[in-house]
Amino acid sequence: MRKPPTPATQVAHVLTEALPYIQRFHGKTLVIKYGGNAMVDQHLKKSFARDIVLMKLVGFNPVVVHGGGPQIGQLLTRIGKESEFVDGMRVTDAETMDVVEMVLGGLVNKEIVNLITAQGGRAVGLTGKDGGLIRARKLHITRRSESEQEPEIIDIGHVGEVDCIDASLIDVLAGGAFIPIIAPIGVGVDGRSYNINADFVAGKLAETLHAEKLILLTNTRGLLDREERLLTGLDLHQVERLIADGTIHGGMLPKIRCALEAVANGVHTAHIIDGRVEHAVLLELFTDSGVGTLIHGQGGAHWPT
Ligand SMILES: Nc1ncnc2c1ncn2[C@@H]1O[C@H](COP(=O)(O)OP(=O)(O)O)[C@@H](O)[C@H]1O
Ligand SMILES: CC(=O)N[C@@H](CCC(=O)OP(=O)(O)O)C(=O)O
Repeated sequence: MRKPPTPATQVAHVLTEALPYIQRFHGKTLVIKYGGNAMVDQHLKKSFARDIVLMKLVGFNPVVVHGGGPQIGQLLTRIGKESEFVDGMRVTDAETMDVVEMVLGGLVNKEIVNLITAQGGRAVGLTGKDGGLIRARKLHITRRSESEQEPEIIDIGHVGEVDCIDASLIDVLAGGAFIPIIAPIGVGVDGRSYNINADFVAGKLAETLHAEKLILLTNTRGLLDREERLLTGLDLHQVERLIADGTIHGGMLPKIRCALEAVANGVHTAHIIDGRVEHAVLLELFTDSGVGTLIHGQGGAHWPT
């Protein structure tokens, strides 16, 4: 007769249940965007760091891109400056750009490196300036009102979009035992620093690295409708309607946009998940249903320009 399972046998069951997922993602690149709003408390930060270290140890190739919007906002408040956003992008004058570099390239980046190192991982912190990783160009936001013929161009300062990515440094690091931790700051051909929304950097990096998954960790359960129900598996046209009627707004705009672009350009799936849930990344990777909002390839659909 079979003996009842001991706690040790139960642990062994959990481990073997993870086996198919470990096989599926072994050697695959997974780009994880760690949003500033998901960096809630020390306990959750530690659980995130443990997930990343575990992924690396079982043979996945995690690459972390982090945000830090709320942390930038806090420092700006301390120096008496208000944060202003247009379409989810921070209006960035020269002084704000200095703060962005200090907070993202310094405080937040090194905190994540430290957290992962404390869990036994070998994290290396970079900004897009290191190794010529992210070439940026100035982002122009256009608005077309019904009465005007020509679209209005809104200047939001030192805000960039990704022009191109040279991932050779990432390949060198990830090919070794290192975990790259990337702050979303790019450099223009003019040598100037550009503040880039971290979702866009994560999306473009996932495309360049031919990542299996792009996982965006944020502070909601995923993409929600007006009744706060979780939406998943939407196509481009459904998303466009949700933007037009204002259901998708603010910080969710760059997230959904980069997820759609990434899957249209070869990333297998993109996921918007709740970083406030302990071990959210592992739950996404090691369960069939996953968590949060899934966005998958739609036969080459492109975001309208
Ligand atoms: N339809 C939507 N579903 C979920 N969140 C939304 C939606 N529209 C706007 N949001 C906002 O987007 C925010 C997430 O974006 P953001 O604040 O930039 O987070 P992060 O720091 O993780 O990038 C949510 O907290 C929510 O306020
Ligand atoms: C242009 C722009 O908006 N840049 C962002 C960069 C940080 C970021 O994206 O942080 P989250 O992922 O935490 O929102 C900002 O200045 O807030």
